[in-house]
Amino acid sequence: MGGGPSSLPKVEAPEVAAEQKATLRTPPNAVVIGLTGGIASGKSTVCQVLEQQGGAIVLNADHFGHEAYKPGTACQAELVAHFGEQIINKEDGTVDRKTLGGLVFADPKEREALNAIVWPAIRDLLRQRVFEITNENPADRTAKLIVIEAAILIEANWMDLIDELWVVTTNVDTAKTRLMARNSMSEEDAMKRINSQISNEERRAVAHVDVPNEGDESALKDAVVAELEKLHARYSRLSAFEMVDVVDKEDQVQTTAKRAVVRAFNLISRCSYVVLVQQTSGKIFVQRRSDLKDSGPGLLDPAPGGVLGAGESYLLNAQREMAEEMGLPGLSLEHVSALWYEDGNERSWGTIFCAKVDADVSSLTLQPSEVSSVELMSPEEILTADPSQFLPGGLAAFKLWSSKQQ
Ligand SMILES: CC(C)(COP(=O)(O)OP(=O)(O)OC[C@H]1O[C@@H](n2cnc3c(N)ncnc32)[C@H](O)[C@@H]1O)[C@@H](O)C(=O)NCCC(=O)NCCS
Ligand SMILES: Nc1ncnc2c1ncn2[C@@H]1O[C@H](COP(=O)(O)OP(=O)(O)OP(=O)(O)O)[C@@H](O)[C@H]1O
Repeated sequence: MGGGPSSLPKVEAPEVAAEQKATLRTPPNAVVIGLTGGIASGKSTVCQVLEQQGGAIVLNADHFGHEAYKPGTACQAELVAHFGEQIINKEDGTVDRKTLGGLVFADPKEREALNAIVWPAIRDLLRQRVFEITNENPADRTAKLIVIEAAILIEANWMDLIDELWVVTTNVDTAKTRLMARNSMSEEDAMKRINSQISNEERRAVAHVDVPNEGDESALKDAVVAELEKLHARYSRLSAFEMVDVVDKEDQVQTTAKRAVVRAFNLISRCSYVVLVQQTSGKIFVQRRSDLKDSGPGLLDPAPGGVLGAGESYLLNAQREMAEEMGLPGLSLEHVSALWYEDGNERSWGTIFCAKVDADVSSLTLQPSEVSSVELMSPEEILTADPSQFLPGGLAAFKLWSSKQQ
């Protein structure tokens, strides 16, 4: 990997209409990594590598926390109302964090009170900063890499601010020793802070990327550089920045995510399939996928469609794909069936539609980035041909449609 700022990711993010942008969970022209991990797990060390090797802009939630209760803020007034004047430094009116820390790490109720006041303010500041970074130069479409470093990201429920979550893990004894050394803290105080946070198991359960930090600092740096390379690869793929719906095994929407994340971590997406039948002959319009496609380039697809964008319905997606890829706008589509599809590379819920059209191959307008050609094949030809020529999901959808014809 090249190293040095801006070596990642050198990708042009897609242009997104203003009204659509407002509905997106994370910015369309940035990858936002949430970096979490217990106190003294090694987050700042990881951030240094992300900054120096990945050109990342790091937003440290601890610093935003300190900014949130600067003198004169509503947040500081709320803290004083709850904890009293004892938490204010007389000389400059700032919050005395040592005193406040002593109160809240000794008492979970007091910590909850502090969190309820400060976490929403930190969240607002983080959102505002991400907005500023991703909107400061509209002409610059190079994707930015932003890292939100926050020990309490999961507890504070900030998953919706990020595209993917990385967790740095180190065992409790090591964290305690490093914390005592770095902050000249007693063992008791170090354990109070560690015990005020969730466990590594709880963090790993929601994280996309695990960065173990049990070796020396150079092993940690190597591990981060390796993860940066993987990040670069997943966001260099076509349509990596498109925001799509993520569903569970019951086809209920869980969240939205960039396609890069869905593909890399095998999340469940939604897709449409359209079996397009030529009215006069009963033959099927079979797409030959463009060589530019990053899944199944050059393969035949007897039930083309697409992955549903965030908030899109199956029907609208199918109609949009037929308009864009085949030049067939406003098709009247008949619902055929739902389809669960799973292979080593993807998992998806799909809806199969069928349309009968009075068209010839020559009357179609193909989208070259998606489709290189279209040919007419009879259902029998498709079912008896070598299946390895076909896109597996499209073939599965076609077979299901075919099984429902008498
Ligand atoms: C408790 C306070 C006054 C202690 O200040 P201090 O300067 O000693 O610590 P600092 O702010 O640098 O935080 C150091 C670390 O302590 C841990 N920590 C801080 N606050 C909390 C919390 N509410 N719950 C659990 N861990 C916490 C985190 O690991 C953090 O990285 C301060 O951390 C604070 O105001 N916390 C509430 C806001 C918050 O959650 N900040 C952390 C964002 S990651
Ligand atoms: N693999 C390692 N080997 C030795 N020391 C390490 C290693 N990783 C981190 N450290 C040291 O341990 C301490 C804690 O690391 P770091 O400051 O990166 O943690 P952090 O997660 O950012 O902490 P905090 O939660 O307090 O912000 C630092 O002094 C750092 O230099």
